[in-house]
Amino acid sequence: MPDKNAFRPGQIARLKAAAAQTQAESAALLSKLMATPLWQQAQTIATTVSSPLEVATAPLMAAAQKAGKQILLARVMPKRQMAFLPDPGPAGRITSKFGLAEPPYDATLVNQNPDLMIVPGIGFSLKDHYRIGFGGGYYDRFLAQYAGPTVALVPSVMAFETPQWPVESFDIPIQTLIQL
Ligand SMILES: Nc1nc2c(c(=O)[nH]1)N(C=O)[C@@H](CNc1ccc(C(=O)N[C@@H](CCC(=O)O)C(=O)O)cc1)CN2
Ligand SMILES: Nc1ncnc2c1ncn2[C@@H]1O[C@H](COP(=O)(O)OP(=O)(O)OP(=O)(O)O)[C@@H](O)[C@H]1O
Repeated sequence: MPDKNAFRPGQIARLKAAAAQTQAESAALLSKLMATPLWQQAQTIATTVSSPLEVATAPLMAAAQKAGKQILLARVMPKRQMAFLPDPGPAGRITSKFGLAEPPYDATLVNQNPDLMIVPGIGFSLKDHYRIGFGGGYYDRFLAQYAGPTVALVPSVMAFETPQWPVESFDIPIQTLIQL
């Protein structure tokens, strides 16, 4: 099996070293996203609650709310599945065993078909739009059965000309990469 695990530790160290810069770049990435028809035409937008190493998603959620759009947040489910549920707001989220803030599960509220899916990652290839994430395979599985538009916000530390990790048969390219 190709070894993405060989790439992750060094890249996570780079993300830590660049964390302040990634946070500083978040506003410009959000502005560029908001200028796209993808954003403007989406009524429901799926994202995650970001960690300090990732592009900040709180401003994105605030902008969506202000524009009358609904934010759906990922919740990790058994068998490496994800469910997307409406954001209950900071006070309504619960922290998973992985330390991620997530909406509580409610089968009646699940929406697996948002108008726009914002996909997190730790590295993106500008040439072919492949991504690598933290390694759970959650998005690879989810995107295999999601037909809607996908976008990733790519801070400079996550941008690579070509994949510096092995691309595998199940990896699904992201349709739109937003860069500075
Ligand atoms: N902010 C944010 N939320 C997100 C993601 C993300 O990349 N960023 N995800 C993107 O996919 C999903 C969660 N991804 C995860 C990826 C890896 C592990 C993980 O490796 N957990 C264990 C090991 C688990 C195991 O191997 O059994 C660990 O931390 O040790 C957990 C969650 C959904 N939410
Ligand atoms: N569609 C799929 N069906 C079954 N298993 C899959 C699928 N996609 C990925 N996997 C498995 O998931 C594991 C993790 O995949 P990978 O290393 O690409 O994660 P990642 O994309 O970095 O993580 P994430 O998507 O959670 O951010 C791999 O061992 C892979 O075999």
